[in-house]
Amino acid sequence: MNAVDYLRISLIDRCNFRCQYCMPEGAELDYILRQQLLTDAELLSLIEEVFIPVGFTRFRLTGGEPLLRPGVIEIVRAIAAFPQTQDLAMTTNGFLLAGMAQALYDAGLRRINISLDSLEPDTFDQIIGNRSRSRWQQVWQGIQSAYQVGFDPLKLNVVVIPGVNDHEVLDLAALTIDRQWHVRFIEFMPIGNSQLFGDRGWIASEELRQRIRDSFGLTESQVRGNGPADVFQIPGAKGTLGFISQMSECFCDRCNRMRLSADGWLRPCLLNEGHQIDLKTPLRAGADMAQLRKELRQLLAIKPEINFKQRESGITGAYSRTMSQIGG
Ligand SMILES: Nc1nc2c(ncn2[C@@H]2O[C@H](COP(=O)(O)OP(=O)(O)OP(=O)(O)O)[C@@H](O)[C@H]2O)c(=O)[nH]1
Ligand SMILES: C[S@@+](CC[C@H](N)C(=O)[O-])C[C@H]1O[C@@H](n2cnc3c(N)ncnc32)[C@H](O)[C@@H]1O
Ligand code: SF4
Ligand code: SF4
Repeated sequence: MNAVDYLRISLIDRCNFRCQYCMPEGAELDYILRQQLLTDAELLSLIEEVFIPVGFTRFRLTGGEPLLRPGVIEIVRAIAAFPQTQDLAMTTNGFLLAGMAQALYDAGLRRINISLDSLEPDTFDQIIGNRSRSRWQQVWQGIQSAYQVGFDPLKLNVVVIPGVNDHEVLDLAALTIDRQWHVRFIEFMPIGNSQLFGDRGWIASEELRQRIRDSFGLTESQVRGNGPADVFQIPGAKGTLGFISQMSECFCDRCNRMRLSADGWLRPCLLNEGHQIDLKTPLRAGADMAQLRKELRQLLAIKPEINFKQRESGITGAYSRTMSQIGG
């Protein structure tokens, strides 16, 4: 059985983008009320007194957009300072990154994954639901800043949507030839916008790999990470290519993670809504941390049975929380 030692922490459910596949315009989202958000102190004591003692050592900050969380730099500093922290990373849309990259690095963040679905400003704006001045340039600047500051590995996440950005796969892959970046293609999942998913569907990673193989060649490779990506490389390239294939392949047997939402719900599996536990309510009621550790250990013991198994019957899309609320 895989060690489960990786916690994805959603810092906030709000976002400054409205990506079509995640928070489509017009979707009614119930944002978490401020008083329902875990405070910094609550989050840090859950990490220090519940998750770390039970064996968690790898943490990823996500959202919504984690850079919108007030005090995010201090949260990074505090988690990085726990002696047991072996890896601390963030997933961000990069829009606010240029002005924050240095401070995040100085606070102890070392790894960053940035979403970039297109190299074409118009397509990018269409995907992120932006109708005003293009936001592409500012995100690109954020990526450059992160690279200059020294984030390593620096990964770019691309959700591939047929007919929207799949024509850019070769151009995005080519970014890795002379840059030490790691571009990952993610199969579109029907969480968040099942209508777009129904209209467009998804493209299997192997098909993308074949396109890339035909143009550039492709060999197996490696890059540091804790996630489900299969890693390849264009021969001679400085960076790598990752493929996250939740629709076409099953990586649940190597699942090593749980998720904590911004309002304190612990979710043992992204694609199975069952068995979530509310940590905030007992924490606020003054529960003994030993009791919360016991509940977490019990959840870990049954996680293999909770891990997603309905792949053969398809991922339904009938989820009550969107990716922005879960953290991806
Ligand atoms: N089905 C499934 N998809 C996941 C899981 N974790 C991550 N993903 C997918 O992978 C995407 C990218 O994840 P990231 O936030 O960049 O993190 P990661 O790939 O785990 O990170 P690394 O540690 O850098 O490998 C997510 O948005 C999801 O689409 C998971 O546990 N299950
Ligand atoms: C929910 S976002 C949160 C972090 C940050 N706002 C960002 O976009 O990087 C985390 C990841 O989930 C991915 N994601 C969101 N909705 C998805 C979907 N329906 N299918 C596959 N990946 C999705 C995004 O592309 C992003 O890489
Ligand atoms: S994918 Fe990230 S940037 Fe896009 S809407 Fe969702 S949370 Fe925001
Ligand atoms: S779908 Fe669930 S079991 Fe599978 S890798 Fe993701 S979180 Fe783990």
